[in-house]
Amino acid sequence: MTKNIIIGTAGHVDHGKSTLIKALTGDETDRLAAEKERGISIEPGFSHLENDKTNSENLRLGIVDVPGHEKFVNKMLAAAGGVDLALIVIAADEGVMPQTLEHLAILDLLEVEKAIIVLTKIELVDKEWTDLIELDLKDQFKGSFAAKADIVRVDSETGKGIAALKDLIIETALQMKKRQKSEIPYYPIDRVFTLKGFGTVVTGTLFSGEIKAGEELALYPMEKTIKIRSLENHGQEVEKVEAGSRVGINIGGLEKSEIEKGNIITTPDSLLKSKFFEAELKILENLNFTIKNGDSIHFHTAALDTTGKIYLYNKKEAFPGEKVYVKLVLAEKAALFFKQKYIIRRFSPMQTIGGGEILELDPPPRRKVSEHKIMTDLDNLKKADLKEAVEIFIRKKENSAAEIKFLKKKSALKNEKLKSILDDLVKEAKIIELRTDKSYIHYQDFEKIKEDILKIINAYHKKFELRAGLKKEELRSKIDFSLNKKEMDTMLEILVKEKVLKENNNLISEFAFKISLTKDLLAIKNKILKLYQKNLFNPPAKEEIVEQYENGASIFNYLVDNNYLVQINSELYFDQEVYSQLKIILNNYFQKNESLSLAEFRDLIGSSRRYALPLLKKLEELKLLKRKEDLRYPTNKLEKIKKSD
Ligand SMILES: Nc1nc2c(ncn2[C@@H]2O[C@H](COP(=O)(O)OP(=O)(O)OP(=O)(O)O)[C@@H](O)[C@H]2O)c(=O)[nH]1
Repeated sequence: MTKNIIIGTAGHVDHGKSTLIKALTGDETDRLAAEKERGISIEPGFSHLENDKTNSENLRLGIVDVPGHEKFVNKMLAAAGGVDLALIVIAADEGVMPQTLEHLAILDLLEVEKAIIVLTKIELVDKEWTDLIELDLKDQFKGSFAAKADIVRVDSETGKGIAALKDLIIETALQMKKRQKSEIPYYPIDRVFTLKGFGTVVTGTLFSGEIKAGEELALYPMEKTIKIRSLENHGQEVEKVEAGSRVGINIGGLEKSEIEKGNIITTPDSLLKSKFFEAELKILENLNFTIKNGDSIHFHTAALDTTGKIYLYNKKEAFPGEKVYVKLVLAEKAALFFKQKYIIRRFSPMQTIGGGEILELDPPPRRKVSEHKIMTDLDNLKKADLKEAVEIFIRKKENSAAEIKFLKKKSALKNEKLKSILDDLVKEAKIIELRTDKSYIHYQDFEKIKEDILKIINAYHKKFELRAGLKKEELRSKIDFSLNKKEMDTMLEILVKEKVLKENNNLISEFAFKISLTKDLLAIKNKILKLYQKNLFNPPAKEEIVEQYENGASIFNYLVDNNYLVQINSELYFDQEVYSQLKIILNNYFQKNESLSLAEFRDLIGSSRRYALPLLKKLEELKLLKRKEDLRYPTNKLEKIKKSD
């Protein structure tokens, strides 16, 4: 198993970052003519470190060498996002300078795992001076992630201390965490160019997951399908690359002009694209200005460098050293992931303001929500691990079930990982699966819907004392939560199982609900039933009954809901027992006859065409009879009835 670690330089201009990388690897990272001419780095340079130890331990160390000039902090930022181990370079003759501290603050905000402090140019000064510089830097680095970092003294021109530094880098890398490769690939592009004979080539650091040659992935935020033609890592063509590698990709299907720095390569349909998100913002302590609601900013994350505006919650102004929750509105759509680190810089003059973690991607409109609630929500997300976050995403859907497609994008998780989290949440009774592998609701919402359903049903029972219950569809349209038909079915199934509700004849009632007829109503009911029983296949019309008796409509519904009467069409009803007889009559008939005409049927049941035709239609609908031209024939279903009888 290979462990991939990205080493990144950091430090003030001219403090010896590129010279140090050359001394460590033999590679010249300042390759642009302008860089050579001016003696400064403009674009990040890339290399890798190898020796016997890395080969035997399967350690792959990629190197990103960043520019130190204050004008190019944006370029430093584009490369720093993927760094695991920072080499903070300080020239012994100058000591800590402004960009040393700005880079340190950025690495701190990006939560880079580890740092080694390298004091360069030691041959230019005497030892006592270097001791003083070291004391000063320890003082200035207090409270940062590099406060306890190892400090190494080197001179890259003479090679002094380089071998020891190389050993320390390898030892440190061996002890560091391996990146998760089980996540979806997240590959921010930091360079695009055309290579003669190859076509479009991009480079970047693979933040997570793995990429294989030949696979089809997507370019975000445009969501264009791309083909991974070939992959290159540490100067060699490879079949597969894992998280934490510097990777060159030869892309099929797109021109150089269709790709921009900061675009992301990932699995299709896996990320949310949005201009809006909510985040935690840690404001640097040593700023000489405050942040105001609506300030314009430069936004940096991974290799993306864009502009936007910042909105504060609950306040008009935020101060240096404060930690606040903010909403950011970008100038363009970006494809980000939950808990991704970002940095913002002042619009003008450019200066790092702070940064933190992205918490809510594409937040819902917040007009009706109190700012206090938003802050509590964001606080919960900040503290949440992935499982808790998925639970929060489901709970926050509030008015509808959370689809798995939505959860996948919201969490940027691979299918299998998300499914196992959802299964765990179901087992812990935190969420309920309403459609298998498709949609979920939070238990809190389940309770709310249950309450709502009971309220609607009880009101219905009160209003229609003689009705057995409500139709599912009617109930679904009345609840204050948007569920589709299948989701509502599952919801009702659970409530029936819990003995909260019961279902009878497709009608939903409260579990304990029973119709009790008064003596008068009972007498009317019996009278009506008798009429139907007496008239066999020539029953009275519904309208007639409804008009004739007091409470006729209610009692009629009662007789239908409770299966005393069987409905044939809107006007025609038969007594249940009479209707059951029909099947026996038909079975007997087909023992002696092959087919049945309308006239024969009419005579068979002693009725008229007016009743016989709708009845035949109903029997066809129930697939008890089938029709061929003008004749009806028995189906297997009717035969079965015969056998079971
Ligand atoms: N004597 C001595 N000179 C050094 C050492 N490291 C760098 N230099 C010199 O310092 C100058 C700047 O070095 P670079 O490596 O270009 O500095 P950098 O930090 O990469 O500069 P930027 O990337 O532009 O920020 C060069 O002239 C180097 O030759 C060192 O350890 N000893």
